[in-house]
Amino acid sequence: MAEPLKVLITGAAGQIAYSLMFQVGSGSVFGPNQPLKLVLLDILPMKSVLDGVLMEMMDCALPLVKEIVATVDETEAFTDVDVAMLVGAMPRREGMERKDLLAANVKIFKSQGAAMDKVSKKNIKVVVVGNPANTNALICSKYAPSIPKENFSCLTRLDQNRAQAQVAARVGVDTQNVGNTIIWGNHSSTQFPDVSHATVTKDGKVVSVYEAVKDDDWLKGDFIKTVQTRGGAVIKARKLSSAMSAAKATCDHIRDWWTGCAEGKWVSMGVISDGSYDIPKGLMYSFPVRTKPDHTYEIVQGLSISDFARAKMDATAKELQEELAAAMEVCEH
Ligand SMILES: NC(=O)c1ccc[n+]([C@@H]2O[C@H](COP(=O)([O-])OP(=O)(O)OC[C@H]3O[C@@H](n4cnc5c(N)ncnc54)[C@H](O)[C@@H]3O)[C@@H](O)[C@H]2O)c1
Ligand SMILES: O=C(O)CC[C@H](O)C(=O)O
Repeated sequence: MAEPLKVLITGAAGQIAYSLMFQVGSGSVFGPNQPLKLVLLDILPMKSVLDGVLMEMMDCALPLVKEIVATVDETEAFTDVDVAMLVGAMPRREGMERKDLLAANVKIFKSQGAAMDKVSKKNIKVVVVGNPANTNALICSKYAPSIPKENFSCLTRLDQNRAQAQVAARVGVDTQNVGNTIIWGNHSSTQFPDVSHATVTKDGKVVSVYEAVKDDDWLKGDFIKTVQTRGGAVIKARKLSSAMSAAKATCDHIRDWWTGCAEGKWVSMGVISDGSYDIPKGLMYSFPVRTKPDHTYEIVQGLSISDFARAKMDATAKELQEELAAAMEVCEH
C-alpha cells in the first residue's frame, strides 16, 4: 500500500467539514488504496465540539484512516501537509452581505498562508472553500511565497454542479449526461455559468446544450441567475449556508485534481490566471481546466468567446480586482 497522505481539513467543527471528512476518510476522494492521515483544525472556542467530531471520526472505524489529529494549533496542523481543504471561515447568514465576510475572513488566510509557507510540503495542493473563496485563496498564496501559485485553488465546483443539475433537470437526463459546463470568475453572484461549449447526451446522441434545451431566453436569463444566486437561496431557505452540497463539490474538486479528468472533459476550478482569455494575470479566477493524473492542470485554451460571454467574464474579473484591493487593505493594516 502507498504511504499515507496527510490531509488537512480546517473548520473541522463546522457544518461543511462534518460531511466532508467522512467522504474523504471513506476513500471517495483519493481512492480505495490510498491510506490517510487526517488533520482536523478549528479554533480554541470550538475545542469541545472538535473533540466530539474526533470521537465520531474514530467511531466511523474507516480502514483507510491510519491516524486522526484534532488540533487548534495552526503550526501543528499545517506541518508536512500534502493536501489542504481550507473550509474554516465564517459563512454568510441571512441579511449579511458578502462584503461583511471579507473583513472577517481574509486574515484567517493570511495567517494560514504564512503557516503553510513555513511548515507544509512545497508541493502541497490547496483548495479554499471559505468565502470569499477566490480572494481568500489568492491572499493565502501571497503569504506563502515559497509554494507555487499553481498549487492554490478555490472551489467553484459547487457552481458547476449546480449548473449541471439545472440543465439536467430541464432536459430530463441524469446529471452525468451534461458535460463541459463552465464557471468563469468569482464564486459570487457575478460568476458566469457558461453552457455555450457544453453538451447533453440523450438517447445515445451528443448535442449542444442550446439544441437540447431549445430555450435560449432561459439559458441566457433565468438559468444564469439561478446558478449565480443559488447559495443565497439556500441560506434563505435553510437559514444556514449550503453544506452537504459544498462538501460533495469539495470532494469532486480534489478527486479530479488528484486523479485527472476523463478524456475530452474539463472541470471548473478557481486558479491563478496566467492571462488566458485576457483575464488579468495573477487573479484567482475560475476557468475550465484539464486536470491530469500527476496532480497538475492546464487551463483549456482556444474556446470561442461571444460578446455576451466577454462582458460577463470581464464583470466578474472586475469584482475580483475590487475584492483583492479590499483584502490587501485589511491584511496590511
Ligand atoms: N466556495 C463554496 O462553494 C462555498 C460553499 C458553501 C460555503 N462556503 C463557505 O465555507 C465556509 C464554511 O462554511 P460552514 O457552513 O462550514 O461554516 P460553519 O460556521 O459551520 O463552520 C466554520 C468553522 O470554521 C471555524 N473557523 C473559524 N476560523 C478558523 C480558523 N482560523 N481556523 C480553523 N477553523 C476556523 C469555525 O470555528 C467553525 O467551526 C464559509 O465561509 C462559507 O461561506 C463556500
Ligand atoms: O453566501 C453566499 O451567498 C453563498 C454561500 C456559499 O458560498 C454557496 O454558494 O452556497
